[in-house]
Parts: sequence; C-alpha cells; structure tokens
Amino acid sequence: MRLGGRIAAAIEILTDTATRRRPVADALKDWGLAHRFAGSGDRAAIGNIVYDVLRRRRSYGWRMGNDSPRALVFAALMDSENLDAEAMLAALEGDRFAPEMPSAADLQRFAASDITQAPAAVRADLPDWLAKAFETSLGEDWIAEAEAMSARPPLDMRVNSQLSTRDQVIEALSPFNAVPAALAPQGLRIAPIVGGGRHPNVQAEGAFQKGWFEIQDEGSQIAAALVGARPGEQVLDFCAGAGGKSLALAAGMEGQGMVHAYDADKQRLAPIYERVKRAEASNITVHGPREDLFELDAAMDRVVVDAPCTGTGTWRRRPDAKWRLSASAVDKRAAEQDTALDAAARFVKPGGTLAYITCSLLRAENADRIEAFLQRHRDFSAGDSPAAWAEAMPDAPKSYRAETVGWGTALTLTPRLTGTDGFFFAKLVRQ
Ligand SMILES: C[S@@+](CC[C@H](N)C(=O)[O-])C[C@H]1O[C@@H](n2cnc3c(N)ncnc32)[C@H](O)[C@@H]1O
Repeated sequence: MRLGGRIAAAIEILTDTATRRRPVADALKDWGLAHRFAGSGDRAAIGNIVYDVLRRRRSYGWRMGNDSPRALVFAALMDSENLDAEAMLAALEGDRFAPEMPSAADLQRFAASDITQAPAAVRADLPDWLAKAFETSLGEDWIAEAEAMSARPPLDMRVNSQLSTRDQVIEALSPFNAVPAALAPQGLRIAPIVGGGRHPNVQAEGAFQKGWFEIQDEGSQIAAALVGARPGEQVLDFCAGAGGKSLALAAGMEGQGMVHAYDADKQRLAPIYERVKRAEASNITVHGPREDLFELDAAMDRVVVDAPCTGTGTWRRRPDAKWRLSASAVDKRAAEQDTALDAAARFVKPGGTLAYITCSLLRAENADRIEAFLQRHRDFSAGDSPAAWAEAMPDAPKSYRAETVGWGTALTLTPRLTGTDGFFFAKLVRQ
C-alpha cells in the first residue's frame, strides 16, 4: 500500500472507533480481516497512525483547528514524520488512493501552532474532567506528566534469572537491539517505534520459547521488586491475573519458598499455567477462584494486591482508554480495590507486609484507597516504600514521586520520571 491508502485506512478505523465507541484494537483487527491484501507492514504503519492520533487527539485537533478523523490523521503524520505542509503534499503527489487533504490553511496552521498557548487540558491531551483529576493526583507537574503519557512506548522484557542472563538474552535477540533497562535489574528494553515501523515479535524467538524472558513493562518489574520477597518466604499474589508479578516474584526468590498465585477470575488466570511451565518456575502454586485459601490465613510473609484499576498508567499502550474512561468507572474500580484489599489482609502474618500496586495514576485509586484501608484496619500501618526501593535497587536513581500516606510513604512511577508505565506502590505492615 502507498501512503494514501494507509491514510484512508486510518481515517476509516478512527471513524469506526468513534461512532461505535469500541476499543481500537478490535477496530484494527476487523479492518485487517476485511482487507486481507494489506501486508503486516501496512497494518503496523496504519496502527501507528491510529495510535498516534489517539495519544494526542485533543492537542492535534486544537493545532489543526479541526478535530475530524481526517484532520487528526494528517496532523499525526506531519508530527511523527516531522513533515511540513509542502512535504506532506509532495509525499502524496500522484497517489490515487490518497483522501482529500485538509485545506492548506489548516496544514499551515498546524505547522505554525504554538501548543504552549493552548488550555492546560489540551496541552495535557486529556478530557477536562481527567485533567482535574490529574492535577489533584500529580501536583504541579501534572501537564508534563500527562504529555509524557502521550509518547510511544518501548517494548520491555524481564529476563528470567532462573534460566538465563541479560547478556544471553541480548545475544539471542541481537537483531533487535535490546539494551539493559535503566532501573529494573533484570529488565531489557527495545526502543519505541520510529515512523511506520513495528516492534519485533520477540515471542516467536527460541529464547522466549525456552522461558528465558517474559514481556513485562519495566514499571511492573520494579513494582514486583519493591515487594521485597526473599528466597524461602511464603508470598500470596492475591490478584495474580496472567501471572506477570507472580513470575517476577518467583524468580526474585531464586526458586525457593512459595508464591501462591490466586485470582477471583478463572479466565484472567488461564494464561498463568503455560507461563509457569515455560519459565520452569517450581515455586509457584496456582490457586483457582474456587479454592479455599484458609491454610494461608495469617501465614504469609508477604501479600501482594496488584489491584484491578482503570489503567491510566498504561495510556501510552492503550491510548483509546483515556477518551472512554468515566468518573463512574473510577468509582467502580475504587470499590473493587477496597474489596480486594480487605479480602487479602487476613493472609498477612503478624509482622508481614501487604503490598498494594496499581497501574493507575489517579489518587482516588491509590493514596485514597490506602488511607481508607488504614481507617478500616487498625492493625496495619503504612510502610516506607523509598526504603524498599533503596533495598531492591541500591544503584538506581531515586526518580520516583514520593507521597505521604498515613505515617508512611508511597511511590509513583511515571513515563516522565522513571521512563516506565505509570504505577503506584504502597507497603502496609501488619502489627
Ligand atoms: C491488574 S490485574 C492483575 C495483573 C497481574 N498481577 C499481572 O501482573 O499480570 C488485576 C486482577 O485482579 C483480579 N481481581 C479483582 N478483584 C479481585 C478480588 N476481589 N480477589 C481476587 N482477585 C481479584 C482480576 O481478576 C484481575 O485479574
């Protein structure tokens, strides 16, 4: 496909997403099925344009003076390829599949626009109500934090230290230029996509099949490391889902002790079995939702609640979610978070710790939940998460955001500060 055809496809997919209010991944998949002539390179390039638009929909609309899918697609292309109006016109010269261009005035306006003059929520590329929530949650740097969440994400991997080393995996993935992650001790990173390219399918590599690494955002790896689980301990991963944290915890414990991986949802848990097998993680026991966990009561050194959340910290990867999120969805997640925390608390042994993790940056899902938990559970107190960071990653710069909760301190990771997805981490200690 030439550029014009890709532009037309991106406009069609964005229109479909907007009119039917459905996830962009579904719209992209359906488009691919209906246009089988399009190769994987075309689909990747179209996907990049669509995702770029969704990351910066509001600022592009403001800069273009027009927020139609057509205007936004041209804005995204000019921005990501660094094209001015003339270069854009030249790139489409004689391309019979190219849709009608925005007016020359719109293109000039875009190229000359000064985003610093735009209202704060436009600069932050957020709906108005979320801009307010971001300000409350992240303080004076909230616009810069939100801007960083509109960038393309890297591809992060965690090396399974039980089966391999970072050097071995770098060697095995040598065509893809993976480099050690800046913070996470077992992390590897492949840089964000440039232009119309795509990330390699690393899961098709022999090293992946052999269990040498998992795909896992560096922020998620750090959150697991902050739990501080030691070899020989008993750990309950209460919201284990597909097992990302369980696997990281089990490897960090050097195969000794036990990670009990539990989830209330059988479907969510389903992929964990295959992943545990591939990683040869002998110190993970999976507990399905029907299992009674009474034997673990007050017996766990550490309990992890990687809670269900709105995922605002992952908008670089799922940018459509920020335009679909509603205030009522935040309230619903907050209630689920309280339920999960309350249900998990009883498994912590006296002197043991409860780690609360979300991949959201909203205070309502983070510090507010911890404060409310401490009111309900007088036998717990908030711990010192910066100390957990210093212990888990002594050489790493302290680039997180620290915040007082109860008498303790919680941490927030963000794309701007730690170069990771957004994560919140708080530690609670049972008296
Ligand atoms: C953020 S996901 C977990 C991701 C996973 N820990 C990982 O690292 O791959 C949250 C999980 O919490 C589970 N969950 C929600 N409420 C729960 C509850 N009350 N008890 C146990 N699990 C719950 C959901 O089914 C979902 O799988």
